[in-house]
Amino acid sequence: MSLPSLNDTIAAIATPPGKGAIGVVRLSGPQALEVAARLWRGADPRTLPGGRFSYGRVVDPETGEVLDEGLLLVFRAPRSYTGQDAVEFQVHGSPAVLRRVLEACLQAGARPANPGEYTLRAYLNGRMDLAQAEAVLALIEAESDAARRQALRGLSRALSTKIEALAQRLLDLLAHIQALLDYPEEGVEPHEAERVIAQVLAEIERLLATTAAGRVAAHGARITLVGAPNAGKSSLLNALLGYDRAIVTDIPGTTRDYLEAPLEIGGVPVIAVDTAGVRETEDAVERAGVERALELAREADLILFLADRTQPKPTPPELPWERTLKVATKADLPALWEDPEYLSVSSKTGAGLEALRRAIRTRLLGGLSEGEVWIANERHAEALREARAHLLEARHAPEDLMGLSLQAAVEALNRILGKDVPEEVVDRVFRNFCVGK
Ligand SMILES: Nc1nc2c(c(=O)[nH]1)N(C=O)[C@@H](CNc1ccc(C(=O)N[C@@H](CCC(=O)O)C(=O)O)cc1)CN2
Ligand SMILES: Nc1nc2c(ncn2[C@@H]2O[C@H](COP(=O)(O)OP(=O)(O)OP(=O)(O)O)[C@@H](O)[C@H]2O)c(=O)[nH]1
Ligand SMILES: [Mg+2]
Repeated sequence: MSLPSLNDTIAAIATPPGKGAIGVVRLSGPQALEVAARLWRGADPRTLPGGRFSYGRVVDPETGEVLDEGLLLVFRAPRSYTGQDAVEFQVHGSPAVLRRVLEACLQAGARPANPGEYTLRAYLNGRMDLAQAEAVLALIEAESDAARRQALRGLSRALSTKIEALAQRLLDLLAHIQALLDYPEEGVEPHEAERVIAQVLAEIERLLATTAAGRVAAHGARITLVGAPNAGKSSLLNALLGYDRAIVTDIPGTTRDYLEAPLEIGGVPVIAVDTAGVRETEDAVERAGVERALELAREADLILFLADRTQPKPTPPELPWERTLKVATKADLPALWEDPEYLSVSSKTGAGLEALRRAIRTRLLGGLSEGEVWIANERHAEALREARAHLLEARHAPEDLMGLSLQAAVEALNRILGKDVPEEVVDRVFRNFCVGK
């Protein structure tokens, strides 16, 4: 495996497949302006300044046939996304047009770009670090506002800056230790090393503590509704969705199989799962449904345990309570019991639903505050865990060995930024990109 050359001029359709108002074909590489000149009838891209548009026509470089009219945009190295000379053809968003414009670029001397190759070039040219490149991918994949916000923070180097600062503190400590080894008469300060390591460890722990919430914000969560028959699970699912997805009747045991519905709660993408009411039963089908409900509860990121306030307070089934929110239903009717641990809601009037949404969001995202850096990427979490292990080693090592552990911790942190990473790691990151990005 080896990374592709930066010297080829690459071409790709940058807009998604299908019809759209506008479609973009782009070129990047040392020959981008020359290649563009062969298929452009308008202002000469070779003499246009960077950042300037030209209105004109794209032609087949061999026959001169007009393929479309559109705009051409010139970027001059290093002031472009990739850091190379680059050209965009902004044409009509028609698959037939885009295919021909791409073919014209290839005829004129470009080669087709590999998936992620534009962003790979940006990375290899030092326009962004590896964590930023991953943030570009996360941004394109973002399907919720929480995911978008988190990716944008990565793109603006919020994580990168933090990691750099941690690595720098360890490097300063390393230099200090080295100086003490070389000039022992200068006097040793053993507490200094301990203090710095403890502080960096605390920061790493804090970042690692955000991984569960970070993953939920980026990829969404599964929320399973469980409770006795007639507790109001299906009604609550419908109320959260805003339409009647599940069947609701006053007959206990209405829901037999489980049912999933996607929705967004407080900016977090969620799959809500309605299940069969949990009770002892002789009915084989119902029993299978009950078993499945408990299984789905165990797999869920969050469980809503529903209890009907108009009925005697139920004995709850065995549930992982640290992942469970207790909900008292039918708040519009007179209650037989009260319990401050339960959130009261009415699916009929909507009372309490907003508070429930907020509680769900808080539970899923933990105490994460808006401006904070979260870890949603498993590669980053892995590197942080490795850095932590080396720092724990360093803490109890004699000074001569401490240096080695600190060095290893710095290397683990740097890997997040893509410094000194093996090619297959880079390759694995960019393999997930689409063509044209
Ligand atoms: N038409 C178009 N829209 C796009 C992109 C693109 O490539 N083309 N992008 C691609 O993903 C994103 C924007 N990212 C970009 C990042 C840097 C530069 C760039 O040319 N930077 C230069 C010049 C900056 C300036 O003129 O101030 C630089 O940083 O030096 C362009 C796009 C989203 N929108
Ligand atoms: N007044 C009132 N009635 C409700 C409310 N929520 C549910 N109900 C009624 O309670 C009964 C049972 O509701 P469902 O949503 O089907 O209960 P379930 O928990 O899904 O029941 P199973 O599917 O049998 O396990 C229905 O008659 C609903 O109309 C509520 O907030 N207020
Ligand atoms: Mg039901």
